[in-house]
Amino acid sequence: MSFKPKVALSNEFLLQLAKLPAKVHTKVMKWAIQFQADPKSPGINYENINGARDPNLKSVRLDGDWRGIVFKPSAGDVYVLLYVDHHDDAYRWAEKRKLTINPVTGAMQMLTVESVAEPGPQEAMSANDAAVDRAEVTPAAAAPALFADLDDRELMSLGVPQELLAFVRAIATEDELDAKQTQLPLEAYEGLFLVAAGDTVGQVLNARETRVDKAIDTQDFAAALATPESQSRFVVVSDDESMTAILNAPLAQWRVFLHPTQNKLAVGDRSGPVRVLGGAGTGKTVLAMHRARWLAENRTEANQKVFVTTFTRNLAADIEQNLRTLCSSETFAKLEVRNLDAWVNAFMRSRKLEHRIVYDRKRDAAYQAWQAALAVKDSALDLPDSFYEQELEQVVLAQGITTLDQYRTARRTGRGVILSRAKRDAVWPVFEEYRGQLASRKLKEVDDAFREVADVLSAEAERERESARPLYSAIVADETQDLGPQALRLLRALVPAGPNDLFFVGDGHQRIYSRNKAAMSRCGIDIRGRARKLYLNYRTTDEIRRQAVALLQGCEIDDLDDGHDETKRYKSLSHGPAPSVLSVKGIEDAAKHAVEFVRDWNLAQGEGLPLSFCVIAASEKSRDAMASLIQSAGLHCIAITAQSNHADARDVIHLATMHRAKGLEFDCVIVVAPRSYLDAPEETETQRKLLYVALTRAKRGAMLIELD
Ligand SMILES: Nc1ncnc2c1ncn2[C@@H]1O[C@H](COP(=O)(O)OP(=O)(O)OP(=O)(O)O)[C@@H](O)[C@H]1O
Repeated sequence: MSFKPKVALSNEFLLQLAKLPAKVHTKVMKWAIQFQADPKSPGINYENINGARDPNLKSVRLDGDWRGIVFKPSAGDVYVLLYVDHHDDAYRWAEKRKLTINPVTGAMQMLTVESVAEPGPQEAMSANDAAVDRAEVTPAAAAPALFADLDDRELMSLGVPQELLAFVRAIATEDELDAKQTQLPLEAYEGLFLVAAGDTVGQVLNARETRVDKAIDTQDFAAALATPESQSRFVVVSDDESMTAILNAPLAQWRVFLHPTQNKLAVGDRSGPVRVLGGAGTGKTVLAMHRARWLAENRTEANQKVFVTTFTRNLAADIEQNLRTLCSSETFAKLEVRNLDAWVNAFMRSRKLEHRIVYDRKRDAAYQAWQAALAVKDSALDLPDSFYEQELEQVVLAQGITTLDQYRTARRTGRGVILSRAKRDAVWPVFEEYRGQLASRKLKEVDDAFREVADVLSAEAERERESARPLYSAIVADETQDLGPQALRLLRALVPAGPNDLFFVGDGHQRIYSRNKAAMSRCGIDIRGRARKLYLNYRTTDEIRRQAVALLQGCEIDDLDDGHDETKRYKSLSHGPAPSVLSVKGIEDAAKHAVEFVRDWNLAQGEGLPLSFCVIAASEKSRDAMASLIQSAGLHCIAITAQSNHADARDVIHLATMHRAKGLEFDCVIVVAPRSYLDAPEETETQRKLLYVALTRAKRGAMLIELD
């Protein structure tokens, strides 16, 4: 019997491919497709590379002086396309590379030779020997090293390649670790910074759901390719169709190479609701999309769907668009992507519930209803109108309180003013009146709509128990931090409790609709044992990430449940200049600096791919003022509004409000905010979160302008 050889591509090969001139790109793609079909074809001449550290790396001629670098181990039928470049550059690249298998995790890892110590005694050790007296094999351990308490086997279990043990042992500070990040495999860097932040190796491995007790064959590259760590950088391609799809979108790495934690959470069964936290840019949306695809492909019957939801319409539209490219049409047909408000509106229409939903109490009929309600307030209490509005949102609507009795015993944590029973009795008529006024106008507050729809669904489920298959097999929710308690209760009511029922991703640092703070456990959602976190920011440089995180110092950040979240375990994979922070007197000055920033970045970019820019402002008014000033300086501007979709055009300056910029990304952003946004943290939590969201939209460069 003959088996087809295993052919894989590396993420670096695809990044290189994207840089090739168009004509060469097409030829290399054609060649790669043929290569995938038959890597043993006599037409492919594998040449040895003189001076290569790894004898398994070969060069192949692609076109003219373009060369491919292929990993072709002597044992096993494995071929990995690693790199493509001009002859000399490709050879130089290959001379410095080495592919090995981590003897503890079994992952295939690429090393750069500069980081690898000269072959020493430890390279000859077996994994089980690795824990022997370290002082004998790694003299560097004598230094006051950051990881002195870890033995070799522990370091390797975190992902450190055996060849880099001495390199890692020499690290004395977290800054040094960060400086060496690019020379370490992603899982090794992540594992090490988690330990430096205070986690034990056991905690890191548990959170990764990684077992390190299996015997590893360090020559079995076919088996090594199957680990989630290997799959974060190599993809096995088994047919022309998937090869063509990958080659056609070489920069859409998120579709193919998942972080090992994204990978583990995206596939496989979970016994109940899962909650995944992660700072901005850690790949939560990417994970949510891959999870939705897996659920649709594997756990969804023909007449069911996976409901993929989020808070805003624009984000739902972006997710839908991306899922269309990620999934086959058959799988896509099993997905329903919609923001929750739109879903509730459609549900109410389908059930002939004719109320309209109030989104803005300051307008039209809802305004009249609220004013009529305030007219019945007890003036003896001397409470301002703003108190009633906040009490309505944060207590009455959030908790779904519909009677005075419920209100008397309601939790009012964090509300500041203490209300005695007598005062609660005196306050309540305002809320009762408001609901009555809304009802007479056929209106409903959005939280009340969520609550009532949840009640309808629960009653239906009770009646139809066992007889009907639920409409949704599972729910996947993005931006969970912006879903309030009634929204979460509704999602809970939409699918029966059970395996794979609910999958939430979110980030408390990005809650910009503050009325929607919710604790999952108090909404019937039990995530115990299924709470996970993503730590690596794929979007933003570490310099911008640090600046954004610094803005939140002193703010209380929750974990979407009853606990706290933190930013100590959060790093970026790329680096660049630190963002500039300036303070200016007026919007004209702000626009002048913005124009200079754009020109400087464009100048530095030169002939490279044009950069995308976005000016992110606190309000529509300042967005439009910036637009007209920048436009008059000769740069073409386009506002991204609530109605308009985000276009990826690169020859214009985009402008958006902070709320609208949520979920988007650009090469560079210029954030313009009133100085008051940076007043005392305890008074500016929402504003600082808006700044955090805005700054973390940047991939490469950022400027923060404080406006007097
Ligand atoms: N495994 C991956 N490989 C490569 N790129 C990735 C990966 N995961 C995510 N990304 C990229 O990182 C960026 C951020 O991803 P994503 O939007 O999913 O993060 P997020 O955590 O939802 O961010 P935010 O909370 O800021 O909206 C995107 O450009 C995405 O394509």
